Amino acid sequence: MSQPEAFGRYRVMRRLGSGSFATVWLAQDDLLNYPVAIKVLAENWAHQMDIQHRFLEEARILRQTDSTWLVAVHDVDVLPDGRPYMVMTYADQGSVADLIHRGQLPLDEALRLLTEIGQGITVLHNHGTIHRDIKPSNVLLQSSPVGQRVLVADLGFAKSIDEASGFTAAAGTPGYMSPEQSMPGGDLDVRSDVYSLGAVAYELITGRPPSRPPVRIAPGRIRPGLPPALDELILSALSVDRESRPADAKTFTDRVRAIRMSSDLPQDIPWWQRYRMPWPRAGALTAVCGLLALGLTTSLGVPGVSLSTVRYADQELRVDVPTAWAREFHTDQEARPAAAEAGAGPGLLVATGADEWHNTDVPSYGVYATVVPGAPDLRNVADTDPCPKPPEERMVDTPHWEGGLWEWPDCNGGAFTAAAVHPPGTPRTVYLEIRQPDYRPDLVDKIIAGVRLR
Ligand SMILES: Nc1ncnc2c1ncn2[C@@H]1O[C@H](COP(=O)(O)OP(=O)(O)OP(=O)(O)O)[C@@H](O)[C@H]1O
Repeated sequence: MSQPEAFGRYRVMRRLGSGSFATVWLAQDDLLNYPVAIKVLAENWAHQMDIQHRFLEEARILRQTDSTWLVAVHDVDVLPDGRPYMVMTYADQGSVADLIHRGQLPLDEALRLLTEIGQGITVLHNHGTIHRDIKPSNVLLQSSPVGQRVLVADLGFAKSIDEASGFTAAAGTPGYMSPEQSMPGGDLDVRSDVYSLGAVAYELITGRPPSRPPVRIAPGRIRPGLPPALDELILSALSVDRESRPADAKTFTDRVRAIRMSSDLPQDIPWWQRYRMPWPRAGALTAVCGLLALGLTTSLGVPGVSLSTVRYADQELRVDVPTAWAREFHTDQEARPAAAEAGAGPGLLVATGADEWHNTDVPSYGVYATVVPGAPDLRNVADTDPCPKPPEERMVDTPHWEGGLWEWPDCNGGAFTAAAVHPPGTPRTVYLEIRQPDYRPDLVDKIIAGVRLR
């Protein structure tokens, strides 16, 4: 296909690739000065109503879900010759398939990617949609201020959960699709996507997709030294009997996250040796040197993000903070009213802007931590509505920390987390607030794992 000059106001730069139904182009939005990816339905399909309907349905689902973990659709239109096109976020770092082909991924990175893919599929399941074609080439990567972000793409086979429980034509990609998907008329539910998540997990960890079902070779036999819980989780997701799989993407993802946070995860090549992070921004390191000179502790590298350890002697508290956020700090920052009422003293704030901390309408990224007596429930410590929309709740249950956290993945253009965690059996709680430019639950988990109370 020859390269067109433009689609509407979008100037075409080059072809990104073609799939069975469409071609995707990199284009420039000259008005907003931003690159976009434009997917155009192929000419031979453009006049088939069912294919056109599916194409628009994909665009609608992506528009309605509007999630950090899914490719976003900004617009749709029709070319003069009748071919519809959708304008999407440009994923500038290729796909997870490309990444796997480059060589074995460090385990921590494989699990980080898996968690983010699981988050994307969870958003779809919550929306009432089954993806039906999860595979590494349909998971794209985009650079973000905190590293690399996963964008689940290609919902060309997606189906609403209600429709999928009736008659469904066979669809998916062999090697990744569940046994029930290969049976025409098979009655599907979200557990088909759980099977595909298991297949993607298998490939992320071993470098190769699983055999056809039933899968009998555990990933640990190909890559020795994996935590047994990871082998069990992946094999259970790949069960032929869907009753034996995790119930949905969220259950699967929560288990991956718990395994990633457990202290016995073998450490292999740190991923920061393979990928350069776009930070630190100018000024951040100077600020950290300032902190060190004031008696706070050393900085260290942690896979994925450069973290600095900051100690608050008054509260015998140590927190790891992304170095790029360590521009300003306070050791006397007032807790929010709910935490203060629960007995929190002044806390430690390390952030890009201390004055803006309590106003989530104004960007400021960093970590706030303070100690609260006893082991109060999160409800008694955190404010219920620092951000619009209700929070997503998740439990923390690791050898070092127990408790819960509330997350607002989309809080006025950033993400906000409030957590109340305490060491098992210890009546002292750490109340934390984390504000990020992009929602990265793996970073939240790292920060919590790095907290120490003396
Ligand atoms: N938003 C995007 N940003 C960057 N590249 C993209 C984007 N969307 C798709 N691509 C790339 O364009 C190519 C075609 O994508 P498309 O989704 O049409 O098909 P596919 O997934 O390769 O194949 P099929 O639809 O047959 O499974 C792929 O190489 C894909 O990685």
